[in-house]
Amino acid sequence: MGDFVAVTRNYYVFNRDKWQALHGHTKEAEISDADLQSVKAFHDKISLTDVREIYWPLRRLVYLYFKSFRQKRQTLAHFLDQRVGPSPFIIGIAGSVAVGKSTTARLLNLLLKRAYPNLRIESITTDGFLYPNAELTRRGILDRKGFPESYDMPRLLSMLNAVKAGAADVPVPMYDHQTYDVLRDQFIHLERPDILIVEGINVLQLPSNSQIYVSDFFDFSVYVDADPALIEEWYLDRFGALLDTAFTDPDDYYYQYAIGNRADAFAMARRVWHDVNLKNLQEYILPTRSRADLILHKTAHHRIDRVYLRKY
Ligand SMILES: Nc1ncnc2c1ncn2[C@@H]1O[C@H](COP(=O)(O)OP(=O)(O)O)[C@@H](O)[C@H]1O
Ligand SMILES: CC(C)(COP(=O)(O)O)[C@@H](O)C(=O)NCCC(=O)O
Repeated sequence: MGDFVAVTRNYYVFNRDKWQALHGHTKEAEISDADLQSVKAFHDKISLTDVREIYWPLRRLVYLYFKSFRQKRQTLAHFLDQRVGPSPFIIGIAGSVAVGKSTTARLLNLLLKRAYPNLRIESITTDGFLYPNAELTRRGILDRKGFPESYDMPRLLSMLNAVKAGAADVPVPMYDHQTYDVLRDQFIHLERPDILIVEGINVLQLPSNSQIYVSDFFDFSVYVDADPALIEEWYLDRFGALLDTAFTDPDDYYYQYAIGNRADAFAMARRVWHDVNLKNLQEYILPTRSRADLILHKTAHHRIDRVYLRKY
């Protein structure tokens, strides 16, 4: 916690009460009970209180920043005295494996879509840019999955470049947790989004051999933060859920664990957490926290208890 206190000098710090007061004045008109029900159905464990108290102000902040981003593009066009092409507002979401990045990304995506149906809002994850398991094995780094060297960073950067430049159809590779590998033939096709959410453990990292960083493409970034002991619990919960869905499918990566001894499977997952994901968090992910525009700090049961907003 020590270094975090120092970092807060660059951030406004909010408890829930202070943060939720920043929702603006239009929330009743924008979100109905039916919308909230659909958020709940979409992920049955998300607390609706969090949606109201944390995500409404967040959505408003993102929208205000998005508007000023658009204004800046117009200013550029005015200065150049010529049209400038469309370019998306890109939001990065960083944090540990299993801290809840995808859930945060999906919720923000849904709330933005509900509030601004005329905007094209899309989401991707960087795990599609992991090298396939065969390649990780060839390089002898299968047990380093998630570490900086396990990602094809040049490919990720060139994809972001194309999207930011307004390219018409940008294919983005996908990762599948159930097979534990990159999908060979499936891609998300980005069609000139107005807002793009990019989620991944590595989005705020600065690889030493690169002149350009992933974060150079971001107009706003979020770090999802929590005590590593809690994240381990969430990792193990998710592992349990993956086991529960693996029983019927021998192609599932978790099948062998699902049909074997459950206690042994959990002992293996605990080892992977400790030797791989916790190590990655401490060495490569946590050091990027102080680069985020916004930090969502979670406590038990995924409850967000504090929000940090960058001052400058
Ligand atoms: N706000 C939330 N409320 C309840 N459960 C959550 C929430 N966010 C994440 N989870 C659960 O925590 C686990 C990890 O979340 P996930 O979004 O998959 O993490 P990440 O994308 O960071 O790896 C999952 O089992 C997910 O269901
Ligand atoms: C693919 C990942 C690097 C990405 O993590 P995510 O943020 O999607 O949970 C991670 O889920 C992973 O597989 N880590 C390697 C060690 C493990 O099996 O958990």
